[in-house]
Amino acid sequence: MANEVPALGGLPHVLSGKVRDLYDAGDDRLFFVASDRISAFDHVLASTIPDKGKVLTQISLFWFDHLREIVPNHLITASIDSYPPALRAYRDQLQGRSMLVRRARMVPVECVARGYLSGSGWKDYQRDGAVCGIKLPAGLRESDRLPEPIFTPAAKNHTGHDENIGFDAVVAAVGAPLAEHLRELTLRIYAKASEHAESKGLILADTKFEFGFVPGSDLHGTLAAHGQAADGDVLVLADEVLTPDSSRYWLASGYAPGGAQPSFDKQFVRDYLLSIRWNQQPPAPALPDEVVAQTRAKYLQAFELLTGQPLKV
Ligand SMILES: CCOC(=O)Cn1cc(-c2ncnc(N)c2C#N)cn1
Repeated sequence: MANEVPALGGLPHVLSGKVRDLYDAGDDRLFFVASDRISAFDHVLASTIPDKGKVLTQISLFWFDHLREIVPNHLITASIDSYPPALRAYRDQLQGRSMLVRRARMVPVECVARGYLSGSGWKDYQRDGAVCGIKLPAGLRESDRLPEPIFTPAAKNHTGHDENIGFDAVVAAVGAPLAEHLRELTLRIYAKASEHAESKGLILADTKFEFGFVPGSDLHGTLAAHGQAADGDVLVLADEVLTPDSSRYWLASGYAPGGAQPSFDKQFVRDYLLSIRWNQQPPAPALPDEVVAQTRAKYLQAFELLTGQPLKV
């Protein structure tokens, strides 16, 4: 079937997620554009949130830099002047919400770290007293902080919810050495990120990372120490990183375990959708201007809290 999403500046469209569009930039490079689309209850809504794509892109760029001593990443550049010339004609459309990245051989596992019991982790705990085969103490409440952060991988499911899997399934998929490296690296990144978030008054309850391998020579030789594969490829952090779309952020001042916590960024949207008793079937409804404005303000606030800077819009 012909690709419905047009090419961008001659770059063929590769795929689209709920929020981001991915293009082939040639020479083993990919190009991400983050839209202002917002999803809730697994549906992309009819309304967009102005500047949301810029916030998410800039948060990923902030974390790529903040984590650079721990893990290399797939970023080439987010500067339009360094993009392929044909893209520069789209400066206004791309400014602040796009990035050129290295094409990686992606690891087929969603690497999730959880410091708190929420979402599918809470559901699995209620059923099994464990998450991804990791036994947890009895009597934990929803949103309780875990005794220590845990690695709770998921199988990539491009249509619906990712399925939580055990560590043995990761070993089966990628082998024990890489599985252990992914677990250690995921938890190390989570520890550094959650410490930073807490210093800014935010709880990073959980987050999902995606990793991939790029040729070692592509990374200016600066990273031989990190996850070097036998064939010289280097493991890099890819996809979006520690954004409100890939993570659960809660306001520490309002934290109250024993139930679901308000989502830092999407609570206004969720409350509105619950208030109109939407049956969560398409077409997803539009949002009132006030909810759009409040949600935009939350994204700008998230960026400012995490980075200490106001977003340049
Ligand atoms: C558009 C929304 O979906 C995704 O981004 C998921 N995805 C990532 C890749 C990928 N593939 C090769 N190299 C990379 N550097 C990446 C990255 N990031 C493919 N799908």
